[in-house]
Amino acid sequence: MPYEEAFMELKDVSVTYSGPLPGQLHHVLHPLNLQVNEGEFICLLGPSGCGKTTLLNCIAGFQTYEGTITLQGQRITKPGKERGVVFQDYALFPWFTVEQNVALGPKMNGLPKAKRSSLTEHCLRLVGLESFASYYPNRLSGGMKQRASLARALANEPSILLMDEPFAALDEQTRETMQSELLEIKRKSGITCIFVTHSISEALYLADRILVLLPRPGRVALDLALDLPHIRDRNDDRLFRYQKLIRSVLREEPPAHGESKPSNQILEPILASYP
Ligand SMILES: Nc1ncnc2c1ncn2[C@@H]1O[C@H](COP(=O)(O)OP(=O)(O)OP(=O)(O)O)[C@@H](O)[C@H]1O
Repeated sequence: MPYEEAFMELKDVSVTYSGPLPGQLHHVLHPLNLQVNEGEFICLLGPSGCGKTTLLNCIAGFQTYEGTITLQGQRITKPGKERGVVFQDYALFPWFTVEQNVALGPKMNGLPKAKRSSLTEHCLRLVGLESFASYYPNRLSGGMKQRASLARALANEPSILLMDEPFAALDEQTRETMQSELLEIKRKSGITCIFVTHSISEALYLADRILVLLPRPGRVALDLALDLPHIRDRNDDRLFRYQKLIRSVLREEPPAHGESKPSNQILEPILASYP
């Protein structure tokens, strides 16, 4: 379908809840404007309560919001199969096997059986679970459950993957393995990803672009395009410099060089000022 706008565009998106007192409003998301390019890997990073999940849920269609969000020119008002969602707690159906969990979306979308089977097989192979297709979720490790959950999201052939702290419950080593595998899946499929995390190092390993959110009200304090190769060395010095910059934004310190707000244009001199 041809479309002229950005791949995804958020215009004046805000979320407000009523506070405990009459007339009191709680601005969870301050009006936010954002363009997402096709194939981009964006991490939403920030402290607890800054609105990361709320923003992701708006894009997923789970949350009502003010403003407009469009994906490939289509306005988002409810969940849709073109947006695959991966949750921290896997959300697998325990009474279905891995294969049945993955095949569920294609089945509900009315795909014929043969196409469904080949798609399910392809997605299981992509996440390395082809030998575990007949297992029930209770026989899988946390990492395997998250792989199954990822395969289930991919089986709907989405144009964007929305992930809410998918690896937060995993041990450090499994988490690093999953991060590398996710990048490999991303490389093979070219899919656009929006990934919520609390972890600066996770964001720096995965993202092409990091949006640092701050709370009260939830807002984007830094929109940082990373000038790093796709395959990253976790010990690369440049990661540490980005890390220092992000930490200073999270501490709400005034940025170096007297700039009121860091932007991509002025990041190079700012980064250079971090030893
Ligand atoms: N249904 C609701 N009613 C009122 N306030 C809500 C509701 N849902 C979320 N909030 C508030 O919105 C704010 C943002 O919550 P959100 O879960 O999006 O933050 P988060 O950055 O994802 O946090 P975490 O990292 O802890 O998951 C919080 O202050 C939360 O209390």
